[in-house]
Amino acid sequence: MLSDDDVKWLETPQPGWSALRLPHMILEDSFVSGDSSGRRLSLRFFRHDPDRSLRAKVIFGPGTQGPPGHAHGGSMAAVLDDAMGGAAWMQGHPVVAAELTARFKTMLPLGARCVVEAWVSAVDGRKVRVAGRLRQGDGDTVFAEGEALFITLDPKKFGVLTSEASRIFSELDEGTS
Ligand SMILES: CCCCCCCCCCCCCCCC(=O)SCCNC(=O)CCNC(=O)[C@H](O)C(C)(C)COP(=O)(O)OP(=O)(O)OC[C@H]1O[C@@H](n2cnc3c(N)ncnc32)[C@H](O)[C@@H]1OP(=O)(O)O
Repeated sequence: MLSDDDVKWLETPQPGWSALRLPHMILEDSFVSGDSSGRRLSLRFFRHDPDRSLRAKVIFGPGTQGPPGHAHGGSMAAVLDDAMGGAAWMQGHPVVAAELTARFKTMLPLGARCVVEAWVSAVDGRKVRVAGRLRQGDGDTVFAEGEALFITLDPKKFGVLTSEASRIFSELDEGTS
């Protein structure tokens, strides 16, 4: 469903980005990243090295349709949720979402190449506030913005994921990924 050019675009980091090679156990059944058919959501995650925030490249396939020819708002909110959660995990906060706000600014044409930016905006004890933006990949049009409150879980209950996350990010720091 995706063209070779689309796949190449998805997998190519922009300057200052490092590719996050996420383990199969996270990706295979993920609601957001688990479809490899190209019909629904196609994503690749990156770290924005200068500030260690998260970037993702994403293409909304025909199976994400809401208004004819355009992405469903729930699919955009799900992408923002995942990216904002990922931004918190990337900074060492093992979290789940407690509250999420999405503002839909411009209708998103199916098949468009998009970039998601997500960053931790504040940490207060277990409360981690994260913001995000879903925009055109090669322009300034913003399709949606998000803000969310995530709550840190007991790392003991998520030991495997937490140690896997540390491994992934230390490999990025060593430049081996
Ligand atoms: C390997 C690494 C890869 C990295 C790169 C990967 C990229 C890909 C990763 C994808 C990453 C996941 C992204 C998906 C994120 C989801 O969508 S998670 C799924 C949706 N969320 C859920 O199912 C959560 C359901 N809710 C719960 O489980 C529980 O309510 C919670 C959130 C854990 C909180 O329960 P709790 O631990 O008992 O905490 P509790 O004592 O009630 O509250 C703690 C504090 O938070 C506050 N709070 C709790 N809930 C709320 C609320 N809704 N509103 C306001 N305040 C609240 C409380 O008031 C309290 O505040 P203080 O009194 O301390 O001031």
